Amino acid sequence: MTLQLDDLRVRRLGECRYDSPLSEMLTTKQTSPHYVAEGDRVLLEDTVSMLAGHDLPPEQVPSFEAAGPRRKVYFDPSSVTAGILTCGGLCPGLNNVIRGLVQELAVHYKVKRIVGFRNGLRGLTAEYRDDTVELTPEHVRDIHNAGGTILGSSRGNQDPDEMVDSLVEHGIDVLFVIGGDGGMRAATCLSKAIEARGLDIAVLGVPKTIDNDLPFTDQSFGFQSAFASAMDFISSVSVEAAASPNGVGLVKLMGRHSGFIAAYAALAANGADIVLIPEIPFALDGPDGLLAYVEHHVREKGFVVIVLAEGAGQDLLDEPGLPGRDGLGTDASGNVKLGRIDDLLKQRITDHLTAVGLAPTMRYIDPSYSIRSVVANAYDSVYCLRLAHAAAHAAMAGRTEIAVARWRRRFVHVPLSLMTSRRNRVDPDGDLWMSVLETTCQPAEFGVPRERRRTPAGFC
Ligand SMILES: Nc1ncnc2c1ncn2[C@@H]1O[C@H](COP(=O)(O)OP(=O)(O)OP(=O)(O)O)[C@@H](O)[C@H]1O
Ligand SMILES: O=P(O)(O)OC[C@H]1O[C@](O)(CO)[C@@H](O)[C@@H]1O
Ligand SMILES: [Mg+2]
Repeated sequence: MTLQLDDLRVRRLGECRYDSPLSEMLTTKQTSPHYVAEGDRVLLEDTVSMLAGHDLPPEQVPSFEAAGPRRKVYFDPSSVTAGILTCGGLCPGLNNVIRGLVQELAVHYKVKRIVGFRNGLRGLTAEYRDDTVELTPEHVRDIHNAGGTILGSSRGNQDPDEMVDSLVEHGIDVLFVIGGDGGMRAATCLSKAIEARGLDIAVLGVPKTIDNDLPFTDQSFGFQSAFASAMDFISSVSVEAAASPNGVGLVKLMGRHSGFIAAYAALAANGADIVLIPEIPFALDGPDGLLAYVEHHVREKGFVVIVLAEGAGQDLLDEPGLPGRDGLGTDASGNVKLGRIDDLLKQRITDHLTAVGLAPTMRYIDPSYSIRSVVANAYDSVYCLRLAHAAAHAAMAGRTEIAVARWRRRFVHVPLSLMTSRRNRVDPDGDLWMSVLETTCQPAEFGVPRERRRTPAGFC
């Protein structure tokens, strides 16, 4: 799919007629290497060859609307009621985003009221809509010192019209949905239902996921804190494996469809011998298969350290006699439940090494929930705060059906339709995976039959 400038256009509720409380700060601002002025745009692509490929004048090249404060805003700030909710799996930095939103909206825009809906979209159902939290700067002052989310989160589908009724009942003018791909789809659904009823409510997404699988965002917030935490578990397992006879260290990390956490944590720990991710199929058996490589490694080095993303090798579970991934069903939000590739690997590696006289000492850790419940690190704290600022500005300027994101280090507005149009995945031909191969020295593939080979990745 080739993107055109029109695909990147942002929906607005209407003309901005009110002076922004930040307008004075903006009077002399111009685009610079560190600032994108109102009206200027941020390029989608960043290589000479990609730009040349368009053969278009600069103003027609695909580009995003820059985020940031506007001199004029759409809503009269003093009459605005804002709503905030967090949905999906936990992620470091959720509280930081909530805090940033509340502070920006209350202190600078002096909005009338900020309502927190509890437990994700469930908080917008008729049953739970009155169980809200009044969010004030005092209330959120210290929340960034804790992981999780003070608002709670949930999975599960809700009726869009029922949710719009809740927004109307609370007099919400702008709603911030802090969520992953599902949350962004839900926000889209809500926007459409709001538009169908002719209501003047802005819906803004703040993309969140430790899987880093949302597109058009350099890295999602909390991802860095999560993989930094995962790094410690890889280091622990490496120490254990190295000190054990025929040690096999195995760390299973989250990553349903995208192996970013596994790849980054392995690079950060710089001690993994094998990284297995959903994007790259692998074979267990045969001279080029994973088991032969593990055996070779244990013979040569005495131990082996494997970092495994939970979504890796799911097709191996379809083999006869194994549990199979089909039939495991979905979670409440419709996400397919994964098969236990970690169990299969533990069993097959143990059987194989035992059969060749290298009975292993298995050191296995699954730190999944530990790494996503940590407090945001310093980098993510800043990132969350700046995303929150961008989201507050966008909402007050009447932007709707968009997410705020950092793209090539600039903050931009991304239409929700794009945010949900594809999944961000590790590109097997990209430089991240090349770094993983350079660091681990593992082969590019573990003997994968032709019919299971990966398909080449493409950019948007
Ligand atoms: N297509 C959709 N339409 C409407 N709502 C959706 C859709 N997909 C997901 N949702 C809702 O969005 C909420 C969050 O979705 P989900 O549980 O998949 O987490 P997520 O936002 O993808 O976060 P993460 O991937 O980080 O766990 C859920 O309440 C879910 O029902
Ligand atoms: O157990 P839960 O809360 O459903 O979350 C698990 C999933 O959430 C994520 O962290 C984000 O979608 C996935 O990596 C993981 O599969
Ligand atoms: Mg998701």
